[in-house]
Amino acid sequence: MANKKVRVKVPASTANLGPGFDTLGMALNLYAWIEMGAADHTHIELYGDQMQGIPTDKNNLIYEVAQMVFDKAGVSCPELYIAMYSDIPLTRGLGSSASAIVGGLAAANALIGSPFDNDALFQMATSLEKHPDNVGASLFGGLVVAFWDGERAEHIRLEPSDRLEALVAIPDFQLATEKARGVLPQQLSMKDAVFNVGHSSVLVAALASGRLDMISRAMKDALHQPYRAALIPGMETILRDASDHGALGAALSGAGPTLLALVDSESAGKAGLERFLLETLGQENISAATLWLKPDREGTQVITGFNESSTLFEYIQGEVRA
Ligand SMILES: Nc1ncnc2c1ncn2[C@@H]1O[C@H](COP(=O)(O)OP(=O)(O)O)[C@@H](O)[C@H]1O
Ligand SMILES: N[C@@H](CCOP(=O)(O)O)C(=O)O
Repeated sequence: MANKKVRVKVPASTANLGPGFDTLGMALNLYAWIEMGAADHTHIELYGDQMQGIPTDKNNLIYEVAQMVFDKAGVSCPELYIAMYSDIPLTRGLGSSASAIVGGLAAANALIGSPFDNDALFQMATSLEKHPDNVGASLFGGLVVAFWDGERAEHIRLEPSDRLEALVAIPDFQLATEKARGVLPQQLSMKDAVFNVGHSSVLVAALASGRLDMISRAMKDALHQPYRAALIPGMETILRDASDHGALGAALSGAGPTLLALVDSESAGKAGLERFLLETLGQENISAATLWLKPDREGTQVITGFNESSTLFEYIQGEVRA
């Protein structure tokens, strides 16, 4: 083992941004931290309100992805100490599974002296998650435009505008990505395909060039949101009217149920937008928590120079206070 104990910090992500289904993702400043070390017997500690139901044995996703890295590197490390603290809500469309996968891969790689570069980690993460949007954003930070052909994933990272902010409304129910993918059709009309290619292309160009004025018209989708709407009451109204309440545009975050509104930080009327989201969901008897977030620009960070005698929890408290 090249290192005794490693720590990584991984951002949450919002995928699709409307029309960019499975291809567009943005990292958000909401984080999970993972600590990993070799041990005599496997021992997994989970901290934070978001960790209920996550296995603490060798069935844990982070343990499994770490073993994948060791196998690929030809290293044996069957027993691991893993600690994780996360502020990323589970199964809500903010990329918790992608963060766990990317964080587990990055921590395991750092533990054995980083034989793999970020592109190799991206390939592994995409083949596990089966779409590159969340894992790309969590790994590289910023905005990531990507595709996966089943063998290789390619990506381009874009720097988000300084003025871009995100308001998320996180409903109080879970929606597994698998279930929200299960309602999608097997085939699309040529008209809808052309609609999405056009909107996604203009959205990426608008985000890349800082044309925030174009976002509301470009952030429209005919590929997944219409089919998922029945799973998230209130979503159609929010997507249709958020721009009238001060948003640049709105979308289902990932596979949902979280709703995302992009906002120009220089615009007024933020409280009105928040009220609109909560009231619209409230009319459907859905309570939700709102968070104002910024794009994360760093992606996954391997933390160096930390005091090994401090616990992960103590370290995070220090970081949040700093
Ligand atoms: N820290 C973690 N450790 C282990 N498994 C995790 C962790 N975070 C997420 N997962 C797994 O990912 C699932 C959620 O993934 P998914 O349905 O894609 O929703 P999300 O939008 O949050 O990524 C959880 O039910 C759990 O199985
Ligand atoms: N492109 C995927 C994104 C799923 O994101 P998640 O955060 O809900 O896991 C999809 O739309 O299915």
